Amino acid sequence: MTTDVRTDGGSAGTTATDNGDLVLDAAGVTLRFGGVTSLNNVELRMHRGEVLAVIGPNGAGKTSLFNSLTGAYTPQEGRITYRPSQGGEHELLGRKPHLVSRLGVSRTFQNIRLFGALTALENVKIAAETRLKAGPVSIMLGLPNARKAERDSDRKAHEVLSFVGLVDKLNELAGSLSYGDQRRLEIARALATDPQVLLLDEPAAGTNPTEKLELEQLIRRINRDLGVSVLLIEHDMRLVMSVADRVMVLNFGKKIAEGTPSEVQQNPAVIEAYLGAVAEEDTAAVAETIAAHEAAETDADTDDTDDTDDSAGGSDGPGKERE
Ligand SMILES: Nc1ncnc2c1ncn2[C@@H]1O[C@H](COP(=O)(O)OP(=O)(O)OP(=O)(O)O)[C@@H](O)[C@H]1O
Repeated sequence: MTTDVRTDGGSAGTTATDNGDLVLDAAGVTLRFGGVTSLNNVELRMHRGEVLAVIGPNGAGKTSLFNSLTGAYTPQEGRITYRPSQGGEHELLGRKPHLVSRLGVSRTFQNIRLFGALTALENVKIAAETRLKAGPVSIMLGLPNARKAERDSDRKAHEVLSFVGLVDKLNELAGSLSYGDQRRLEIARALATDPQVLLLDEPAAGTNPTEKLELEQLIRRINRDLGVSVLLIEHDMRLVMSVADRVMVLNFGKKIAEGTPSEVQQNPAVIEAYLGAVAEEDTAAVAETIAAHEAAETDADTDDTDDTDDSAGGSDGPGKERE
């Protein structure tokens, strides 16, 4: 095991990256729903310009963490400090989602949340308008600043749709786009707010292998070309291991490990957490296989009863019981 992988949720051992420029710095984040503790004293230190992945089995607390960072949930304890590149500090804990977004922290959702009956362009323009200055009165009266705001949001929407590769589909209804395109449109919408931190919640879910590769390239370009720090929740380990600079691992609401992709892959606590999950999936898969096998045997038995040729049904030999 390499030395600088931390296997707890606290502030153990200083690592080379600990002193870097932190864009998000959360500590002691604890979120409870009745008797369920979905986040337990979680620490997150995200360096400006990095791609940080959050992984963990189902129910580990990944989406709860995203919801806490973006104002959808208010944890009972902890602090979440955001430091934009222009200086200053903002406490995000308890802040309303639209205000978090306005500060420069935007997100996509695990379940796509587009306006299906609006075009791709309209979906992105709505997001772009949230960062413009014109108020409802100047828009209603068609004042010059409102017309400028409209032109600006239009230009911004074209720009980001072109960046994500959807400019040729800007007049198509969001609901009629392929799943992969809808995922890209969600990313475009988040980019239209000019974020410094982009949170992607399972962006590869439901996409095909080609779309996954395109997504991988898009995440790299967002990070490298736009200089956006990316926080990524993803179950597709190939994607995570290929795009993430660092990975933090949650299990049962606690951070159990953090390090480079290759470091966490070898971490015994991570292997155990995932093997547990795999074992559960295996149980379901085995149950399905047994059910299918039994159904096939029932069919075969029915066929055997009708068969007059003794040799046809006798491969098990006389008197041998089927298992
Ligand atoms: N709004 C809520 N009300 C009650 N319990 C919640 C709520 N949101 C999350 N939880 C609970 O918190 C725990 C963590 O859930 P969360 O959705 O954050 O996990 P996850 O790691 O994102 O899972 P998945 O990979 O399946 O999306 C779960 O036990 C979940 O039932």
